[in-house]
Amino acid sequence: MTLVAGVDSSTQSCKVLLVDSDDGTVVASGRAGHPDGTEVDPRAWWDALAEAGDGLLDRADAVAVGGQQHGMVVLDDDGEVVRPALLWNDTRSAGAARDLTAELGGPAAWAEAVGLVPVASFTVTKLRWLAEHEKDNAARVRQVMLPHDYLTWLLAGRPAEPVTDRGDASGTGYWSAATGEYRPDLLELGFGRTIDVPRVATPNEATGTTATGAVIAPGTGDNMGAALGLTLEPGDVVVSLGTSGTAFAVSESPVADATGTVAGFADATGRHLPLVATLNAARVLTAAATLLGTDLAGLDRLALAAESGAGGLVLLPYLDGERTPDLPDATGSLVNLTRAAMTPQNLARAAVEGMLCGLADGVDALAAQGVTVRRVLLIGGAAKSAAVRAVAPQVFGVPVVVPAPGEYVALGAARQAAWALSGAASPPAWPLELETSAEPSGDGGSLRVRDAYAEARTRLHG
Ligand SMILES: Nc1ncnc2c1ncn2[C@@H]1O[C@H](COP(=O)(O)OP(=O)(O)O)[C@@H](O)[C@H]1O
Ligand SMILES: O=C(CO)[C@@H](O)[C@H](O)COP(=O)(O)O
Repeated sequence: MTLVAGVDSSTQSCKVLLVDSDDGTVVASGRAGHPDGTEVDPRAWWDALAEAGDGLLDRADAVAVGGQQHGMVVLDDDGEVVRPALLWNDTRSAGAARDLTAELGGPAAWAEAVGLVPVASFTVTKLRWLAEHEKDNAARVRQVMLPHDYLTWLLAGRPAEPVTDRGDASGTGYWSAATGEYRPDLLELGFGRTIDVPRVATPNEATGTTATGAVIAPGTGDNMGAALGLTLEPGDVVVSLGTSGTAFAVSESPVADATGTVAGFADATGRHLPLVATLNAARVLTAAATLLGTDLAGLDRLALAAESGAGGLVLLPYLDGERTPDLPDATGSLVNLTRAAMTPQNLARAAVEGMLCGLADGVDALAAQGVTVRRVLLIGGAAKSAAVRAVAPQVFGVPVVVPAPGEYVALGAARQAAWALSGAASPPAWPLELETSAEPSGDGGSLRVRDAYAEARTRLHG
């Protein structure tokens, strides 16, 4: 049996899968937590990878790392970390995003140049923030990497030429998925001077070897990793409910959405990955459970005991600010409180419905860019929630499929590792097992919930 390892270094934790490269069967797994917060010392991710991969990585013939997108890892001349990485959900660079958008001539110019319009998540805005606010640190920066690039570089023993891949490069704001090339002019616009960036490897390239001799594949961003792990078909839209909420699909052609709602990312196979991201997903449920003095299972029970529509209550779940819609300084709101509606059951239901309505708006935005939406595949930590599974078909209005429980980002990374090891033209065909499938009820409940959410959002945020 040939074993390959896939890593998901995501916001809250590092997960490692050891997988049979013939059929994708997971033979062993490990997990370790990441520090909380929106700026994190990248060396903590390396420690977490060592802990999660202990006894696994050394058994693999190939390895790849999937990682949270966009995080700014800045290194000095000696390859040492200059300051803690600013993560995708750190909103301090919102002003920089506005400035950069204006400086290039507006949103359409950015969408045309790199397939996305700057918001605080994207790396180029974090570089601008650093250049403006920490001049001493900025002066020491020799190169910038993404979280998965940094871990891949350390696995390879810090080679002179670090690598990244199309998928993660497409979330920087200085690499174009449409042309497949860096835009050094935009990197310089962001940071004020040129710095080194990793080489973009081909999707199935063997880029190096680990200390134990395993082949290292390019790795990718976590959403691209999930797309690879799920073997998507036309009409499939993935909704991932982790720390972030994301909605995405694989497409043959690049997307340039001048509204900035859909980011025109690349995928990990040479195609494209139009994606909408929200800052508030699984943690909305943990926060609601805490507020109600219960745990996630208790929140599920409460939400399932309420009627669809939560008695009119609507939660706009912008607890950590928001990226889609672009409201970095927003806070959450609970609206339409009446004495009759104000029950723990309705509040739990409103949390689930509010989180999902934000993602349903994202699915609509994908459709507006030409993505066919036949079914939604629900993944990420909060896809385990019984209430989420029950409410999702009503909110999305299309069949919702939940794949068998698994770490699909790490599985996609393992699939990429197997692909690089095989040298084949396409990734190995691994079967996808589904756990549940549910149809929308068709009684108009979806429209009522979505309309109430849209009305509250427009009333409060325009
Ligand atoms: N049964 C559940 N119901 C709701 N949320 C859950 C459940 N199990 C896990 N989660 C949440 O999933 C999140 C972790 O999901 P994950 O996809 O691993 O996140 P990330 O990739 O952002 O680190 C945590 O916030 C956790 O509370
Ligand atoms: O910013 C994005 C996508 O553009 C996020 O999806 C990050 O990639 C983090 O993902 P999770 O850790 O929440 O899975």
